[in-house]
Amino acid sequence: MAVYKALTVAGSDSGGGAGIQADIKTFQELGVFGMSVLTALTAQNTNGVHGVFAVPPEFVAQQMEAVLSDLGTDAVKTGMLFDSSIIRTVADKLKEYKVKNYVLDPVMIAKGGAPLLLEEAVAAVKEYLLPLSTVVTPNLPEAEVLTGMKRIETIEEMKEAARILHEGGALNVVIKGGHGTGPQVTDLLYDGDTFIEITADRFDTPHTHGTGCTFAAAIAAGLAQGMSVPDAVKQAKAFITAAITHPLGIGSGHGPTNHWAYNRCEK
Ligand SMILES: Nc1ncnc2c1ncn2[C@@H]1O[C@H](COP(=O)(O)OP(=O)(O)O)[C@@H](O)[C@H]1O
Ligand SMILES: Cc1ncc(COP(=O)(O)O)c(N)n1
Repeated sequence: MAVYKALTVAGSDSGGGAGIQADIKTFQELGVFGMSVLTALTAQNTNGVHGVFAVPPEFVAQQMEAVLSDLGTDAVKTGMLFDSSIIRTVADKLKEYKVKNYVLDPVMIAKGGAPLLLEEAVAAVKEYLLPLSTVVTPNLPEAEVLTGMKRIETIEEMKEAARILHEGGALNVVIKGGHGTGPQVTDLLYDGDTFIEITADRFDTPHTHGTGCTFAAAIAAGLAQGMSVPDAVKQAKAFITAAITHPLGIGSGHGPTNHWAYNRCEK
């Protein structure tokens, strides 16, 4: 039996709904062996981020070295990277180990409003990570920050943002539509040539903590198993739609999604 592996480089969410914990659960559900490099610890629950403890870049490098020099990986997903020194460290290791199948989730702000990426680090994401990425997965506010566009709401504006990020070096761009309005949520995939709209009904729920992390981890899991980018993105959309539409209802705030729904709940 072939064993496919995926590595997440991200922050820990003590509440278990986002970050490293969401990624590992997603890898496991999609049949991929999950590994993790921690960039920061957060004291976090469904009400928000109560504290952040960044890991020194030297120790981020040591973790990446340990995993990549021994186990290797079929895909890497990055999430919360916090500051520019961690970003440079991660970029150096991705290059050193010639990582293929790199999914960049440019996590900036938690749903409760806490910054998970310092402002000084935005330029480093564009300079060091975007050109290495197989797929970049910004939500609408992140796409605005990365492109400098004032407003991204319509499909035409999403297409323009995707073009800019593709020119910035990403091989494929997925602009996620979760922060939009309307009865449907459309994610737009662009490979530099063709646009594919992937749409689902918008589910009315406050329990969307960790949706972006889960979606990007699911893309990485698909790529690790040798899927094409469009197939991996479509599978990821089905995975996150199932996770959102079968909420667990735990915690008193913005609760986590249901990572076992895709495999174990009625569609
Ligand atoms: N209310 C919702 N109903 C259905 N799908 C959603 C909903 N909110 C987000 N999604 C999906 O979840 C994924 C993450 O989207 P988004 O919320 O935009 O990202 P982020 O978590 O990074 O802010 C996307 O695939 C998006 O289409
Ligand atoms: C450690 C960590 N990483 C990422 C997120 C973003 O979560 P979301 O996927 O809801 O944007 C988070 N809240 N905490």
